[in-house]
Amino acid sequence: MSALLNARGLFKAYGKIPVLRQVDIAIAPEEGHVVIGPNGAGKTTLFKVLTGEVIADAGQIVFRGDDITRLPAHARVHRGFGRTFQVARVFGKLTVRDNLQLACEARQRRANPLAGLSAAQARTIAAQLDALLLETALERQADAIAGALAYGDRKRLELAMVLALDPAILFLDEPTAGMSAAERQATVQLLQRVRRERRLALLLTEHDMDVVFGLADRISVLHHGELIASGTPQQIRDNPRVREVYLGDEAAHA
Ligand SMILES: Nc1ncnc2c1ncn2[C@@H]1O[C@H](COP(=O)(O)OP(=O)(O)OP(=O)(O)O)[C@@H](O)[C@H]1O
Repeated sequence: MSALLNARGLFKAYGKIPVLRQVDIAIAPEEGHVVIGPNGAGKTTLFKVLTGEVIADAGQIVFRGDDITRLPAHARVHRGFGRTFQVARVFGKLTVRDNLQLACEARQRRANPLAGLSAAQARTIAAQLDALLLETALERQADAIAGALAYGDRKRLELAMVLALDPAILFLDEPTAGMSAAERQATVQLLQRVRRERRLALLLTEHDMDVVFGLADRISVLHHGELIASGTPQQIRDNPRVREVYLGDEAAHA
């Protein structure tokens, strides 16, 4: 199957210090792909380069057959990118419902951002909003102020807002950071269900090995900005170099 997203030879330096060195990564449609590596390996930088927050110094990124290497982040969102952050980005003073209303309106206004909404579009938004509340189990919190939500609920709201834009690929930067074991497990289940039902590709960074092995069809390993391995979870578990620099004995028992 041809790749949904195919990046080749990505290079990025901050000043004179290279942070990504000739990184290749390919994501198939509907694939769950996890990038792992020690702190400072370049995972977040790789995310930023792929999503367009930072433009690579060299290399090429192709999405659905189009070269998007130099497109800014918002243009990549228009083409089907969705992204969540380590610290959830929601409008803290608005209710859950109003946050989702804004996200659903943004999708409806994509073709013409300045046009008013028709009655038919308003009905579509209301239906989408209810479906998103259900999908992310936020119905009971619909009228709560987003800034007062519990941590896991806030992360689910951020996910719902990204899903409102109907992405083809979701980028999740440490989606379970700061969560309890129970919240992590619930997040993995939610992401698996959303991915299956929406036929989404996922690309995530993660430190928790239960989450990594719970969501990955393939894993890529970064070390000092270099991709040292990419393969199935079993191939990564069995890779001596990966065990040496990152997994240690942990994965053997995962
Ligand atoms: N804007 C920046 N300017 C200069 N150096 C940076 C910048 N962003 C990141 N770095 C450096 O680049 C290297 C890679 O950082 P990055 O955040 O991509 O790593 P990471 O693998 O995501 O780490 P972590 O697991 O701790 O989040 C680090 O040495 C970091 O200090």
